[in-house]
Amino acid sequence: MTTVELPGAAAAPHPPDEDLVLDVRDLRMRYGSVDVLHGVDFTARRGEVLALLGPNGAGKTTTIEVLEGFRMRSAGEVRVLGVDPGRGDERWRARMGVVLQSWRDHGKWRVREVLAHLGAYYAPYATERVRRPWPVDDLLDTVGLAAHAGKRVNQLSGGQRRRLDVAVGIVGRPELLFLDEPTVGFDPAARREFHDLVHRLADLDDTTILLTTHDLDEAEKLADRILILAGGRIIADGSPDALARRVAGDVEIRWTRDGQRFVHSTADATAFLRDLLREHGDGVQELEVRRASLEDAYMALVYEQESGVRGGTAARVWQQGSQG
Ligand SMILES: Nc1ncnc2c1ncn2[C@@H]1O[C@H](COP(=O)(O)OP(=O)(O)OP(=O)(O)O)[C@@H](O)[C@H]1O
Repeated sequence: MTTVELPGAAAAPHPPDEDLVLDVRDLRMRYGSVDVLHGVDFTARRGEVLALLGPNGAGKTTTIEVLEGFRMRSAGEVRVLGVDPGRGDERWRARMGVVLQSWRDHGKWRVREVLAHLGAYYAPYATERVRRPWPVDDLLDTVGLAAHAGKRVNQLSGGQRRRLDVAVGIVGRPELLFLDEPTVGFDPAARREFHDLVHRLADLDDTTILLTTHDLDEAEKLADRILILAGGRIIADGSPDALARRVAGDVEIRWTRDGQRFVHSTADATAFLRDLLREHGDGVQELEVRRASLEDAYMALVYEQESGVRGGTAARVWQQGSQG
């Protein structure tokens, strides 16, 4: 059967895209007479982890506050879980979780009480697909606070306090989670546990996560996509790998053979290594493969934006950096 388009027939409206969790177009923000955001564009889909990076004062917190509905934008189209955040109701808000840089309430409450109390708020918003809230004992285990459940909040260490912040952010089993510098004050073990938790939320619960961090190593470990905000716009949007490739396409390979050192640059490391190992096998020692890191890419792209110099400067900055 062939489909015939009738002249004048109205096109069927597109069904809302359930997987499009964040849709930000030409977002602008002005404080007094100062423009902070000049037209920010990006999207995020269900289950994606995005890291929003940028220099101090670039507007990361402002962007997140607009998306959370805590701050009204000056202009632009924004949809968060299909809703304009300026008009979001309680049901919409219950589908989001927020971990702010810091909050100081509830100092005299006990950890378990805080989570039970805040969790109860989400119970009316449970759906068939999402059971709300997260049972307190499970949640305490998940964030590593089971041993501190009976402590008052003001008796927690800085890192334990941050774990509680994270627990408060996810107690409602959010579909979308905002994390503003989530791991400040974490020790290395707590940081790793937190990274596991983020992966678990994204992979098993399909939670979409937007986080800000100044820790590029963390961004690289956690994010499917990196957004770099500088000069009031998103100047880069892609996987950590893709961004690194953007500033330096070639990979540097080093090895030794019979005590002699070799260095080779290539765009196709896999093919080169296959040939090298086929030819010299066990003779190849001390093999190292180095690509520009996310940090190299970040420094180069932000430098390019701030200096206004374009066209390959980013790659040169990386090459200079990598010679050290
Ligand atoms: N309420 C406000 N009134 C006026 N200016 C503001 C206000 N909030 C933020 N700003 C300014 O807007 C700019 C962006 O601030 P924002 O906090 O969004 O940046 P950020 O990228 O989160 O920075 P950081 O990495 O330092 O946390 C800064 O220049 C800041 O001084």
